[in-house]
Amino acid sequence: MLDVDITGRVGQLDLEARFNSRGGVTSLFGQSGAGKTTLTNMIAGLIKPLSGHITVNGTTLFDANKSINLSVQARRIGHVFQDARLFPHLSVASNLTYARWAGRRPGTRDMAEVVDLLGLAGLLERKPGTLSGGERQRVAIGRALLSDPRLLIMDEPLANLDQARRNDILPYLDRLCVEAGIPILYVSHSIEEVARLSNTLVILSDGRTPAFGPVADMLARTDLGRATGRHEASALLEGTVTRCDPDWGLTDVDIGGATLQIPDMAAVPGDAVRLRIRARDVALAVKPPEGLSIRNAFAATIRSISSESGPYAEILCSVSGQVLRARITRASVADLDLHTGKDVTVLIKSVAIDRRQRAPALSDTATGEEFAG
Ligand SMILES: Nc1ncnc2c1ncn2[C@@H]1O[C@H](COP(=O)(O)OP(=O)(O)OP(=O)(O)O)[C@@H](O)[C@H]1O
Repeated sequence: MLDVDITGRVGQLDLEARFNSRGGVTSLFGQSGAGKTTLTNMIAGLIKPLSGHITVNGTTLFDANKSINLSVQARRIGHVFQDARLFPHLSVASNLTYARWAGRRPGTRDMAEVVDLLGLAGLLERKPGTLSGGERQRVAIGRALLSDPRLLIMDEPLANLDQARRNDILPYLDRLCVEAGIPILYVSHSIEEVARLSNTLVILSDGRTPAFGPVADMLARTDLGRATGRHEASALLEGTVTRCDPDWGLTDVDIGGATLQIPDMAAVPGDAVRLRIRARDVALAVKPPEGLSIRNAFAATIRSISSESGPYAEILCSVSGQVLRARITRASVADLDLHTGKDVTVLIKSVAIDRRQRAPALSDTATGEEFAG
């Protein structure tokens, strides 16, 4: 449980942040300069807020009214930065155990468990200079976990990595987010990472938190387009793998009544998966089409149509109890006489599905309460 309600000022930035989540992974998402690092520095105890409180799992780290302001050490927050900040002269093994030498409390977490979780077994004797950027970040995350943190803050841990290295490390983050057993505050300006990893999404914009809530609900909100980025507008579908067909290289995912077919998905039957589907990759038809190459076509009902003045309209559809988002031209909305409540067929190009997604263990972690910004 993470409960933050603070104000503060750094340079020209007035910060006013209010959000809470029930644990799991809470992502702090915002453009460059929005105040993400300033906010995490306040939570970590590096900058003192002017007012308010910060509570993690029932422990008050800061409360202006009660004059509580725990030191950085007493807060027990593991911090992973963009650059791994490892000790270059120490081996990976020594970097991992550094927190213990430095007189921090002995971790309750077993070293072997962390080595396994982050795939570090083959790296233990090497020095940081011989590791790839992704490997260094995995060691930094391991070191933070072994310091027995109450909260793990990850401040854009993939920002300095190229796409290939990001793809290497993301499966480890998937596992970490599901298995770490401690709350994680994940800072990012990549909606792809946020959609993949988080339970709760907090939007930070100009030092304010205009909205927060379960990640699927937040991505479905068309009023947050400016903050979350229209081009990347998407929706999340949660499902379970039911079948893998090696002959055609297709995986069936049941999303609660309907089945999506996804190519080359690294999953086995029974796996819980999270699929991010971009609004621009979804088309609508007013009757079931025939003779199409698109394999994923489902019955859906229109829930809402945004009224924008540009050429495009954002449409939310209910599919098997979940929400899908489509971005089509306003001209098509008029031509097809689309309106709220109308039954349609949604068409999703199979190849458009982001196939490495895995669902974190918690699916509903925020209280859902929001503040107008
Ligand atoms: N110590 C400081 N003195 C003056 N201004 C500061 C200070 N720290 C941050 N700022 C300003 O506050 C704003 C928010 O900075 P911050 O680093 O928190 O943003 P961010 O969202 O983390 O950005 P990025 O994604 O680029 O790292 C910026 O305009 C920055 O210049």
